Amino acid sequence: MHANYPDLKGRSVFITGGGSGIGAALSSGFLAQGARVAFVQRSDATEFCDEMERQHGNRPLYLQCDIANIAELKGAMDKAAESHGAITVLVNNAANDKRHKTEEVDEDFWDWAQAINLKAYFFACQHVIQGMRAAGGGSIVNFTSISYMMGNAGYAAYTTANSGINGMTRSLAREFGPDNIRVNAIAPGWVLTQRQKDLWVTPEALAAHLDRQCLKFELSPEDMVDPVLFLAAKTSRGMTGQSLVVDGGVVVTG
Ligand SMILES: NC(=O)C1=CN([C@@H]2O[C@H](COP(=O)(O)OP(=O)(O)OC[C@H]3O[C@@H](n4cnc5c(N)ncnc54)[C@H](O)[C@@H]3O)[C@@H](O)[C@H]2O)C=CC1
Ligand SMILES: O=C(O)C(=O)C[C@H](O)C(=O)CO
Repeated sequence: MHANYPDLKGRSVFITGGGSGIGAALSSGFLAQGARVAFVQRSDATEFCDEMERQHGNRPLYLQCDIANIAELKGAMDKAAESHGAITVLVNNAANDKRHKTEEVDEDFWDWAQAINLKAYFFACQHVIQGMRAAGGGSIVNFTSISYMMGNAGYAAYTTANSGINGMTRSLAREFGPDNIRVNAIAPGWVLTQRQKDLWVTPEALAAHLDRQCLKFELSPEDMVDPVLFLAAKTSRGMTGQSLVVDGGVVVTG
């Protein structure tokens, strides 16, 4: 059960990667507010949309798209705006935290990682500005991660992008503040999505992580929903250029 934000009702919301993991919880959270939600991902999301319609009586618009292809991404955003009106909430959520050894990274892998984890974020922000300005303002929420603050090894291409997202967020907040466009980031801790469980969670790694968390419960995608709704809604109208950390209070040492 989430807080109610009346100004989100009817808003045109665009979410990257909105059909699984944290993104699916966000789509559901915005639909429950009565927002008009469009989302992109690569794989088919018909079943998810059916389920959302059953749950909320509000069907999201699914647009198949690889965000690494900027022309495709812009095309999907245009379709969302045609169906729902100018996008006034953009959530840059899709990412890929594929693990890798630094010595094995070649230029193709580096470019792939930055294309998904950073380049798509910038161009989605760029593409939404004109419509938000014409609508009198908007809110952009960029997902980053505490990964780079923890100084974790094993995914330097990803942590580089996460760090870059914060710099980008602050610069865009400054540039578009006069247009009443707010740009904030959200930095989750370890959120136990099915993908994390399948790929990276081991009992030892989880125990070590929980040891570093002040709060001793495992974060779930649902824990990200209210912070994002808050950043999207007028409740946070005085807040821009910030990175909201939602990590259960991880103590960063070293
Ligand atoms: N799960 C976690 O522990 C943490 C997640 N985050 C951040 O939260 C956000 C969401 O993460 P999760 O839900 O865990 O990820 P996920 O991998 O479970 O879901 C990502 C979504 O993005 C979509 N996606 C990935 N690559 C795409 C592409 N090239 N084109 C279109 N769609 C694509 C996927 O289909 C999926 O719907 C990401 O920005 C991630 O960096 C940050 C810290 C921790
Ligand atoms: O994908 C991420 O970002 C994370 O999973 C960040 C986590 O806090 C993590 O990597 C814990 O080891």
